[in-house]
Amino acid sequence: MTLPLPDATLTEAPSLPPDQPFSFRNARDQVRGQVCATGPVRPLDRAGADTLADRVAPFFGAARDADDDGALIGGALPFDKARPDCLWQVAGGHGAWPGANAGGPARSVPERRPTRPCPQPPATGYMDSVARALEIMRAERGLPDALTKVVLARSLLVEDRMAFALPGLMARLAEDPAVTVFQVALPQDADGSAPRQLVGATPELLLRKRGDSVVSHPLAGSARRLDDPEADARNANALARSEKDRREHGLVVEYILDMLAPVCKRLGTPEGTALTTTRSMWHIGTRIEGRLKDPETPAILLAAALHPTPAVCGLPCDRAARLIRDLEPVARDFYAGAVGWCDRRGDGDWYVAIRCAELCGARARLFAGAGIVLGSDPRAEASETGAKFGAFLSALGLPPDAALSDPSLHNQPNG
Ligand SMILES: C=C(O[C@@H]1C=C(C(=O)O)C=C[C@H]1O)C(=O)O
Repeated sequence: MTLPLPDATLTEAPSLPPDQPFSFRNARDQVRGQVCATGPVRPLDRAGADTLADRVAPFFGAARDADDDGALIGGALPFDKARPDCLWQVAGGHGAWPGANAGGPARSVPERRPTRPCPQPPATGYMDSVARALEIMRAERGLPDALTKVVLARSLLVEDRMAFALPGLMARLAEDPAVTVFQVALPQDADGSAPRQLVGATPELLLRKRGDSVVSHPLAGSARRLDDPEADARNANALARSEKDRREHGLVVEYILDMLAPVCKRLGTPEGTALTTTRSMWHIGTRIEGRLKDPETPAILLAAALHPTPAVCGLPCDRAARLIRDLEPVARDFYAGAVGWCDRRGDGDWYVAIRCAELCGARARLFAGAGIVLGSDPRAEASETGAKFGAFLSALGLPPDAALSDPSLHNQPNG
């Protein structure tokens, strides 16, 4: 059973707005690839996605009066859309990049190394959950409303002696040009503990909107990158040919196309499906492009409608979400939610909040998940999640394979 999250009213921040409510950096986007909130900052009332349109309406209403003044709304939507989001209204997006003042040429090597990460659940517990999900899928095969995919995650707790330094961490995450590095200030716990931040380096675009153009680039189906170029290429080829991974990917693309179809006058996948890569992972990806019927629809509402896609939840969505709640021992909170920003015209970028951690002082809780479909192997899925921790672990100064050294991942394949 998932540990319940504290009541939202108890965690509501009584404190001042943070200096740096959110920032995003994507090295490949030359136009709006760096958006760093700049003040004054106002928190939006926190509530679930069902009231989001009403809560953001005054922000967009002011657009007509202010004639596009550069103000932004940005932050994080939680994995569970019924739970309160964390959004900030700010004056603009041209603030300072938090990673810029990390200093020093050797950014890849942090000054100190934290302790070994503690897996929650351990790899064996994760494999048991995958096996349980597969049992359900096998029992329901062919039935209406059968569970066809569920994305199961596990977490690593990393503790240090002193609070993690955000600038160095973000600078190291940004060394991979294939990802979007982000930081969102989360509401502070009522007990006055250190401020919480969601920090990560996501490879996955949930939704980009510019005028009437929308783009989504779902990823699903993954393999670990390897140092040896031949072995790395073999891994990539095996992924590209894997029927299980292509099926797992197809479910996500179909879902997003179905969700966008009613709001688009044109929609398609002009580039088809292809392998994409970060420094640590191969993924199967499909770029989806559309033209909106109503170009005024704000990116934040489109992103909230799309989320959670089967890249992070499963199918059918509500059944998968329930199973995630039952099988994952640590509540996701903002992991596998959506992070992004939106301007007064409704343009904006929203990303899937993966390859990330919640930082609170000297504690970092990392999350990684993998899509489970019929044909998945519990040990392989545990290894895949282990590999997905790699980029964040090295940015913390830990070996990237620290979550792969669990002995249970190296036994004979289990059935
Ligand atoms: C859930 C995560 O990643 C998602 C799951 C993937 C998969 O199952 O292959 C691939 C990319 C992401 O959509 C994660 O990194 O935590």
